[in-house]
Amino acid sequence: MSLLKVEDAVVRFGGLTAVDTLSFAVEEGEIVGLIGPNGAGKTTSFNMLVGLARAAEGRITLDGRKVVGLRPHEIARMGMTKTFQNVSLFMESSVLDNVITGALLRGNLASARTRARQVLERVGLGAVADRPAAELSFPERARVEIARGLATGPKILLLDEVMAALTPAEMNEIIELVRELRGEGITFVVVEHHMKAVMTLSDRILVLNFGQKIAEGTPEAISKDRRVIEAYLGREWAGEHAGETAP
Ligand SMILES: Nc1ncnc2c1ncn2[C@@H]1O[C@H](COP(=O)(O)OP(=O)(O)OP(=O)(O)O)[C@@H](O)[C@H]1O
Repeated sequence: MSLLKVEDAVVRFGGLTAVDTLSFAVEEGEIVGLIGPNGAGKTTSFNMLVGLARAAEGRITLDGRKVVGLRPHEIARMGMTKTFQNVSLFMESSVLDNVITGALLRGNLASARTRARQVLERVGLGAVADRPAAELSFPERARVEIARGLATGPKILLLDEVMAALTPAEMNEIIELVRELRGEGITFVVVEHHMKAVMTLSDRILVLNFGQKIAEGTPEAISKDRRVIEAYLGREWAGEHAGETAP
């Protein structure tokens, strides 16, 4: 049984169909990339999975249990949560307090504080736990976002552009961290505009365009897929990066 299964899901905003009869599955231990042009429906798909946008049609199951209709905290308790696009930390709060907000899902304040410290140690931010989030560098902020997600105790963590403001070297460090966390039993779905990063990190890639899945496959296959090149990557990319999927 797949960890996450989405079947014919539809999300509408008035007359606009942002997610259109979308079906895919994610197996335990996978890192799956979700790519597509601006407005393709990536963030809406994530919001639908975690209960922030309502699927008007279709079925979504996590570990075989129905997700549609549940509230975000109920879905998070089942083990699926997401980070927020463009890193949305409480800047005046401490790094620790930011992560406690995630950990409170699983316990009282005292246990959440202990758990948040453990998670911060795990992502390499133990030394800055008591600093205001505003003082952190962009790569540190990306780690706090991941830590906040981890603090909820996820089986599957959806990363929404956590690498957006990073240099290639900083991205590689985050890629390394995500791979280690996968080794520790967490499954990931990753939205990222930086192609090299998402292709390096992902086992498998789903491509969205106008809310529909237009392709699915290994990074290598996706980078050569004619529909994907036309809808998203562009001919220039295909020419420059022919055969290349890693930095
Ligand atoms: N709350 C909303 N109300 C109305 N329309 C929305 C809402 N959120 C998203 N949309 C629309 O739904 C479509 C999908 O948007 P979404 O943000 O999911 O795309 P995306 O692939 O994440 O884009 P980006 O790469 O720019 O983040 C777009 O046409 C967008 O304008």
